[in-house]
Amino acid sequence: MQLGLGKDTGVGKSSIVCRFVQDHFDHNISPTIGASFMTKTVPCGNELHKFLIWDTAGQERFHSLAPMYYRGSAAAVIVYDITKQDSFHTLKKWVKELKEHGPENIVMAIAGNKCDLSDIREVPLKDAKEYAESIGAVVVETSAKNAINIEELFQGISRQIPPLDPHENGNNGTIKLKPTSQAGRRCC
Ligand SMILES: Nc1nc2c(ncn2[C@@H]2O[C@H](COP(=O)(O)OP(=O)(O)OP(=O)(O)O)[C@@H](O)[C@H]2O)c(=O)[nH]1
Repeated sequence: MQLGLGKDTGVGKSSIVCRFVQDHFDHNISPTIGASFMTKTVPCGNELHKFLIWDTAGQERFHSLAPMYYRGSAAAVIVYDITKQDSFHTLKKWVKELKEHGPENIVMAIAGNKCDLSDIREVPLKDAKEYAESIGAVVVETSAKNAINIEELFQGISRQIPPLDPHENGNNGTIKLKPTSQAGRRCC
């Protein structure tokens, strides 16, 4: 399934992808320019799910590029930093944009990242849960640094996306691979 990761600078989007795909954390990671793309295939029950992930740049100057990535996506992970209230406000703006301009049935997942820094938290988990519930989104607090809830975030998304009709010739780039190597098309 194709995913878009958005959307405030420095909240840890690239670090979440890096932890998920490579199980690695880089303290000196550079800000994303434009967007970067990574894939990961994970077992899910008796199937393999392939994630096609666009990690979009959070800097305001790249804002106008975002629709190119979320338009074809089955799901969007919108990330905020639990230590920065402003990032939670920005997240709400992105949810609004996705609702107005994103694919009709896009699955939205909210990640409150940097939960290893909960002693300087500005955003209570309760607020994030209430907001997520109000928009029908999955929410989880993550730490890319300490590898907390990263797998759970992507598994949660995977569970929300309905299987594609194997006869459907979708164009969203997502493939659900069977272990038998029969490929069925799926989402995105
Ligand atoms: N403590 C802590 N720091 C983190 C965590 N995730 C990312 N960081 C740090 O936060 C900074 C920004 O991380 P990035 O992954 O580049 O953030 P981004 O949202 O992709 O930023 P842009 O590319 O500018 O949009 C880096 O210094 C990371 O090392 C985390 O879970 N905990």
